[in-house]
Amino acid sequence: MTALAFTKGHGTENDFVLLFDPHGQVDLDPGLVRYLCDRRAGIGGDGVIRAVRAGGLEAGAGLAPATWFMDYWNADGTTSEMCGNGARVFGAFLEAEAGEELGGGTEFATRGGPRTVRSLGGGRYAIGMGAYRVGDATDGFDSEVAARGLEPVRPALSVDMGNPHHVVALADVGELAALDLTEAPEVRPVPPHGTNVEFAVALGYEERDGETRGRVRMRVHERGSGETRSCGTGACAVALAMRTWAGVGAPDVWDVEVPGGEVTVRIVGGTTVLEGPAVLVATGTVETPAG
Ligand SMILES: N[C@@H](CCC[C@H](N)C(=O)O)C(=O)O
Repeated sequence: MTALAFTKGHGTENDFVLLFDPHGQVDLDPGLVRYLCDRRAGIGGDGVIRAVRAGGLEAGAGLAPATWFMDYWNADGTTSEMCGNGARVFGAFLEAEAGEELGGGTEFATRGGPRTVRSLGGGRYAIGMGAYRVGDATDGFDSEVAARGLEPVRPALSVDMGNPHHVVALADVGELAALDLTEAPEVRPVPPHGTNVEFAVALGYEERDGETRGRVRMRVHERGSGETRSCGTGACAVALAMRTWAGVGAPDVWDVEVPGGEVTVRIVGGTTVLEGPAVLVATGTVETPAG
């Protein structure tokens, strides 16, 4: 048994076990991730985030050694290119553990490429989410999704946020509530690397702070974690799909309601910015099984 220091945190209730490992000394593997994320036998979380400096990574060549890398793992022990809510919690974790000053916006590395984190004060963070790509579809759809509790099969739009997403528009909040996401939705064509599936209901537009904002409510089934209470990359994918479907004149700012709270997505040219809270809940040590 080895004692491992951890922090537990969440962003709109998308929750993570965080490990501070600047020199790359923690031997993180799928088995250890599954153990840490186990809600009965471990700590519990939708994923694990390890904060490691590029200098402590074999794959860190090409990055300045002091650059922070967000090593993100899903609860099932797979890795992902990017996690938006995780990035905000990662920012709060870097402030707490490394004394990082994030007021000016700090670049960090992910498997999906460089991203930025900026503290907005009051426990809120803005993430520069990098480039996106909305599926090539003249009628707004490029795929189909089948899910339990939803009849018939629905058209969907793929959005690449560094990690893969498929967004489905539902008619009303009743349809959203009736969904059973205990099983993964089926997506056609089958995405080669799996996907995260968002179901979204448009709730209208409002004027606030001199800008037009869209409002939308979503639920998500995440690749590697199942249904979660929020997904930051998913919220960006939903905002982009909504704007695509709404056409000319649609807002660039979307308030996205998720089961665990609310985040805001700003579409800025070919990139998005995700704003929302991050909370560090607890710290401790966990005995990890040998091997
Ligand atoms: N919850 C995250 C996304 C985490 C990764 C995802 N499950 C995947 O496999 O791509 C977010 O907030 O973006």
